[in-house]
Amino acid sequence: MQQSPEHTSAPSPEKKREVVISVRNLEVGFGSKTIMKGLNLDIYKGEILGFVGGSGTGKSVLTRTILGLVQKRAGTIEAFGYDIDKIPETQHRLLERRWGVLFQQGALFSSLTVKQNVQMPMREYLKMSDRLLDEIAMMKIEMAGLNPDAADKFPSDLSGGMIKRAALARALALDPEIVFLDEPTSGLDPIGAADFDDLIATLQKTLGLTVFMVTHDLDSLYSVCDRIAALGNGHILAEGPIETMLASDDPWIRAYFHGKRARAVAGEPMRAGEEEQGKAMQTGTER
Ligand SMILES: Nc1ncnc2c1ncn2[C@@H]1O[C@H](COP(=O)(O)OP(=O)(O)OP(=O)(O)O)[C@@H](O)[C@H]1O
Repeated sequence: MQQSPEHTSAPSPEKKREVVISVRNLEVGFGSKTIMKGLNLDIYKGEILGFVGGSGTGKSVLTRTILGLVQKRAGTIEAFGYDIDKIPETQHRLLERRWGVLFQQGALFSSLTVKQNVQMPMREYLKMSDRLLDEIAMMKIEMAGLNPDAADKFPSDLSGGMIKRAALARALALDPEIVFLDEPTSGLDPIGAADFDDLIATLQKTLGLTVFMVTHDLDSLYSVCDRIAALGNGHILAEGPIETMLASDDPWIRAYFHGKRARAVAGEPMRAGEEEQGKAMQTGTER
């Protein structure tokens, strides 16, 4: 199924904004399974874009495809104006320095301390003295809201919230322009999740960061996201500010934003049968 014209990610002329990542007609699949087809998405400079979709629809796969970790079957991906398929490996390495990633569960190296984890990308991409590596790592650890004494702890000694912050410190290691966060508040209690949202919003404002955040957390979507894009049936069902989501007629989006666990908002209540219809659409597309 192709996207309708209003979901083609083309910014209207009156609000032309700098695009950091541009995805066009993307097709990704594994074996006989197609995960996405004809997917278009732009991520604008300085925004926090929340990315939602039912379990297994392909949110992580899209993130990993943008990062070059999953091969696409068709389509183009531009990062910072460069078609990632048309640049040499050396330039791709330079692009990789311009983004940071927080994977689901943090993906920290268990045998390394927090400080050593944060230093990993710096050691890989930059040449600097151990003293400078230490200073910068401590700065990132602090920026991520951790106490300095967390630096010498191992991941197994950290709480879930601390692991997320340590992973964020590592994502910030190379002073990225954009960070990809895969479910950053999952597993955190509501207070920890709200604190993490505040941290993301502060970093966006103070560093001018662009944030792409895969999330199931409605509170994050309401409180920190400038725009939201919803994935379903292999393409973007709708994108825009929260008001666009609340006004959408798409069954999955209605089930998500107006369903039982949705916030009490001034939106239309669910119509009979819609919740079941939305649930039925939760899984990814199989072609
Ligand atoms: N390497 C792979 N090989 C085969 N199938 C894969 C691979 N990676 C992901 N998939 C499949 O792609 C689909 C999308 O997975 P993905 O992890 O992107 O979903 P998601 O939307 O992030 O889900 P969740 O919200 O549960 O994390 C799933 O059916 C998954 O099994």
